[in-house]
Amino acid sequence: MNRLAEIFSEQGELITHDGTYQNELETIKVIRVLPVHKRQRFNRLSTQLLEDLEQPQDRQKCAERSRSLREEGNRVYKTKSSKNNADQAECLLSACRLYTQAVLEAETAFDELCLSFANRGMALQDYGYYEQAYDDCVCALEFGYPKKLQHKLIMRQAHCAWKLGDAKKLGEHLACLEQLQLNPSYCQKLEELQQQLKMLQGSQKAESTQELQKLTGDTHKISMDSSTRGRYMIATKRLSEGDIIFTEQADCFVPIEQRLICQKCAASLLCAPIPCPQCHQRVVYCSRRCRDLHKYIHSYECAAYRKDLLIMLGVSHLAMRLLLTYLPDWLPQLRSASNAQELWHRLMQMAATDANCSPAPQSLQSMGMLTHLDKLPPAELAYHSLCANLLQVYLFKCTHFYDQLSSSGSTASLEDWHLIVAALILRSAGQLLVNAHVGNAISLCSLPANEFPLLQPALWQGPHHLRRGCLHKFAQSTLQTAINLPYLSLCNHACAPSIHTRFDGCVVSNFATRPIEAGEEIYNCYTLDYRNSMCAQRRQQLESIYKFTCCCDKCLRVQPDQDYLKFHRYRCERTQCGKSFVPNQSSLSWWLQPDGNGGICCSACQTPQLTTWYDQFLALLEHCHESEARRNLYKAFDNLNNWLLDYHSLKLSLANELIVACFAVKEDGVTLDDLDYGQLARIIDFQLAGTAAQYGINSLEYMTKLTHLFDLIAWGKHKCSVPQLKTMRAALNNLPSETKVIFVNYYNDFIEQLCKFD
Ligand SMILES: C[S@@+](CC[C@H](N)C(=O)[O-])C[C@H]1O[C@@H](n2cnc3c(N)ncnc32)[C@H](O)[C@@H]1O
Repeated sequence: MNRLAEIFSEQGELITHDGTYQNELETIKVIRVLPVHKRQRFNRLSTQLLEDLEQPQDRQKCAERSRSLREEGNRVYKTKSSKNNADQAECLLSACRLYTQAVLEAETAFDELCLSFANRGMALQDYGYYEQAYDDCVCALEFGYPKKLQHKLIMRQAHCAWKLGDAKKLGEHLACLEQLQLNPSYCQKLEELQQQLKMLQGSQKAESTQELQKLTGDTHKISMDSSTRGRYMIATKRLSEGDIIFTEQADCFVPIEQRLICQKCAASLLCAPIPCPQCHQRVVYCSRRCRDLHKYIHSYECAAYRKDLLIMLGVSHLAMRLLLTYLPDWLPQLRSASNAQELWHRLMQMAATDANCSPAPQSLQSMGMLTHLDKLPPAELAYHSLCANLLQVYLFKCTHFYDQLSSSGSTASLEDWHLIVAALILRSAGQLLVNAHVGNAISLCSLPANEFPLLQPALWQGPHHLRRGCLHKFAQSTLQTAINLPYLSLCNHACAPSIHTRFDGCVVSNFATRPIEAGEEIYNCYTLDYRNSMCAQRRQQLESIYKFTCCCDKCLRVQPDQDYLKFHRYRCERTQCGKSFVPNQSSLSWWLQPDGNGGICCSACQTPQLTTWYDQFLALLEHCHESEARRNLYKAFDNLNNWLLDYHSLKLSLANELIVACFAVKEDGVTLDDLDYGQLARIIDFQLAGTAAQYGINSLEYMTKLTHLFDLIAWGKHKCSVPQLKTMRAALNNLPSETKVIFVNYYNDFIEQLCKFD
């Protein structure tokens, strides 16, 4: 990162902006029309940086690391025959995990890569992940699996095809095997599968055609205001709380902080990640299908991943992805433009037509998104321009992206295209600064970045079926994607939003958070909402990033912070006072500050608060493994009620620490008794009610807190009534599909039958 900052600083000194902003093309021109000596220096700096960032692969080392992991996997795999069913599942998953590491480490050592895929396919098949096992066989063949052993893989593919009920594929693989000389045991397997094929063919049903979800219904329309509010969304009929308003599937997203999620569909729970072997384990896919669908985009990003360039460039990475995705579609319409000016003019015309055609393709919706680049401070504008320029140089020097521009029949010169490519990246970056969204998902707590949740042997008893008591491991929601959703971006901001957005990978559904009348505006919230932030804090963010002053109902109230401060009320420790108070704003979260108790004072009598109750609580937490300390801890938790009012954020945070600590000591082998479980259930209930007040019961935050209660129920240590149970089951429908499967399986495996007899 320092290297990038150095280069940008030196490049920044070479260019002089006159301070006026016209558009992205003119801004980029300033860089590209420097006097010759400056221009040469400027370009050398970009080229040098791209060369310096190259990280060569040591194929031999990759092969050694991969082989050793695969051999370890083989050792583990072989022990399965001596195990009972449960241990066998654990052993298979351990092997899958090791083979996965071997697949990742192999990189371009293809001899090793194909063997690791083949072995992982075998373990995945035994475990019951047939789709992934099938894909692994194809990958092994693709990367050069030895010809004389290929019949093994074809047999495995046939087996998986049978398990997946795919008669067509099964038939093809069997036809291929019938041509080969097989040993008796393989001949027998072949006969068995031939029988299965006959049965499968007999029972084939007509394939159901999947209905595509409607992007927009008749719930709303887009209106336009000539003021700074611009376009906005209004309801066209009365909507009830929970009604779906619209769904949108993003064409473009990028993983945040280079998370290893599927680059095509944003699936985050992978059991058989398929990496790109070229870019140092930076990019993975959940399936071959996703890998193939993303091949075109990745062909232009691969070298940048290999150099670790993209992680340095923040929003410009997503901006480049928009360019890579959309520019090829626009080329036919740009053919007649003979210079940069004409190209830009044509592109801006296309962006403007979007407003009149509904619904426009996502490419044009994206082109038409609002930007505030004209209002950016000069240093920020210069930074984004340099990022755009660097990516343009990268695309030209390190990829074949420009081939399609020259072969498109365009009469514009190469220099014109340099300008346009950089200007489009700058434009998208500017748009994304005010329009990009961040997608979240439930994730496994404290898992290293290169590990995969579905491959943790201690957690699973079968594919997508957790072991009893393991759901709380998913008590975490994480930001996963920076995602472009141009339709959702048409919603203006209010601090109490009327929509709730649910991310399911790159499919995003928006629901009414409360009843919305016909004709009422539908609002999103760009910041933390009014319950989770101070008005001044939001205002500052909205003014600096989004360039407007919020005048929503919540901000215009006499006491705009009343809902947030509800989570920060104390009772004064001085007996003579005993009043409830909210401390000074700067010390609202004093316990998170590095100097610890920087001191809060009662705002009524100015008495400094000793907060010994807090220190006592933390001291007891340290001894949570001792039964006596836990009893005192529950009392100390109740004692907090004297000083922390309502759903105080500190009390909610301490509730969480207590719950997490008790679950951790149980995992370490400490026996909790009925009193422990009773107290824990009570504290979890408090936490759930507080989380519902802060974030709502449809939030992922709420779902993650529910995991602890589900585990108590699954252990038979807590019972709840049938209506409560029904509510919890219904809440699972709010989950993204990949976690919903896991939570619903858990509910069916461990909870439903326990509570039937209530
Ligand atoms: C994500 S866009 C929303 C759609 C935008 N109105 C448009 O025409 O494309 C965000 C921008 O809309 C404007 N905006 C959003 N909410 C607003 C509000 N409550 N009051 C005034 N302007 C708002 C601001 O210019 C903000 O930067």
